[in-house]
Amino acid sequence: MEQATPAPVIAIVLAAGHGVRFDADNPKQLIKLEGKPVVAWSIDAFQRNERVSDIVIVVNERVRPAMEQLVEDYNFTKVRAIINGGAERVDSTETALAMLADHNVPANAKLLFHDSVRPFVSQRMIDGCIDTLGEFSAATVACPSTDTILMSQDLGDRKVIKSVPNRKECFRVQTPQAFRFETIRRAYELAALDDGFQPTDDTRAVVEYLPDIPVAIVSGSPTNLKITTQDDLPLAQLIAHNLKK
Ligand SMILES: Nc1ccn([C@@H]2O[C@H](COP(=O)(O)OP(=O)(O)OP(=O)(O)O)[C@@H](O)[C@H]2O)c(=O)n1
Ligand SMILES: C[C@](O)(CO)[C@H](O)COP(=O)(O)O
Repeated sequence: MEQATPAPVIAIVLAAGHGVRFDADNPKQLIKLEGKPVVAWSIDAFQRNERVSDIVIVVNERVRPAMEQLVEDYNFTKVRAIINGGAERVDSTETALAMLADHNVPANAKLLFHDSVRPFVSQRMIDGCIDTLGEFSAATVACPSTDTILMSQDLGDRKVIKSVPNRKECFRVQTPQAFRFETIRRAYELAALDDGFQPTDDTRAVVEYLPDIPVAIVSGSPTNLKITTQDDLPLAQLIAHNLKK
C-alpha cells in the first residue's frame, strides 16, 4: 500500500523588522546574548527540532549580510531560503506565503511563524504547535494574562476605560503561530481585499476573515519574551545566562 507523504513542517522566522522601539541603529535581531545573536537563538530552536523539516528566514537589506553569515557559521542546515520581507510584519508574512506558493509547497504543510526576537521559544511550544495542527488548522502560543486588561477609548485628549474583559479569559499572544498552509493563505487572500487590514500578528487574519475556523491556544511562557525595547534586555540576558549554564 502507498504511504501518504507526511506534511512538511516549515518554520518561518520573521527578521525583517527595523526595531524602532529598541534602537533603529542597532538591529535587535542581531544583538548578542551570551555571545550568540538573538536570531540565532531562535533559528537554533527550529534547527534542533527533529519534526521541523525546513526553515525560511525573512530579512531586510540591512541585516541580510549578517544573516547569511550566521546561517553559515552556525551550520543551520535546514535553512532553505533567506528572503526579503516588507514594510510591516504582515507584509513579511505575505512575502513568505507567496514564496512558498511559488515553490509548490503542499496545501497541508504545517507552517510555524516565529518572531526572530523571541529567542527562548521552547521545544515544548514548537511540538505543541505541530501536534495541535493534527486537530486544528490554526494555533498560537499564548500565555494567560496575570494582569487585568483594560479596553480603552478616547474622551477628549484622555484615555478612559471602555470595558474590562474577564481576566480569566485573557491571554497574551506570543509566537510561534501555526497554520496549515491552505488556511493561512486563504485568510491572507481575504485580508488583501481589505485596505484597512494592518494586524500585529497572523492569528488575527484567521480570526477576522475565517471566523468559523477556531484558533487553538498552545501554552506559552513568560520566558518566551519578545525583545521589544531596551527594558527587555536585562531579563533576556538573565534567561540566556541560565540556559547556557
Ligand atoms: N516588516 C517587518 C516587521 C517586523 N518583522 C519581524 O516581526 C517580529 C515582530 O517584532 P517587533 O518587536 O514588532 O519588531 P520590529 O518591527 O522590528 O520593531 P518596531 O515595531 O519597534 O520597529 C520581529 O522579529 C521583526 O523582525 C518583520 O519580519 N517584518
Ligand atoms: C506577534 C506578536 O509577537 C504577538 O505578541 C506581536 O504582536 C508582534 O509584535 P508587535 O510588537 O505587536 O509589532
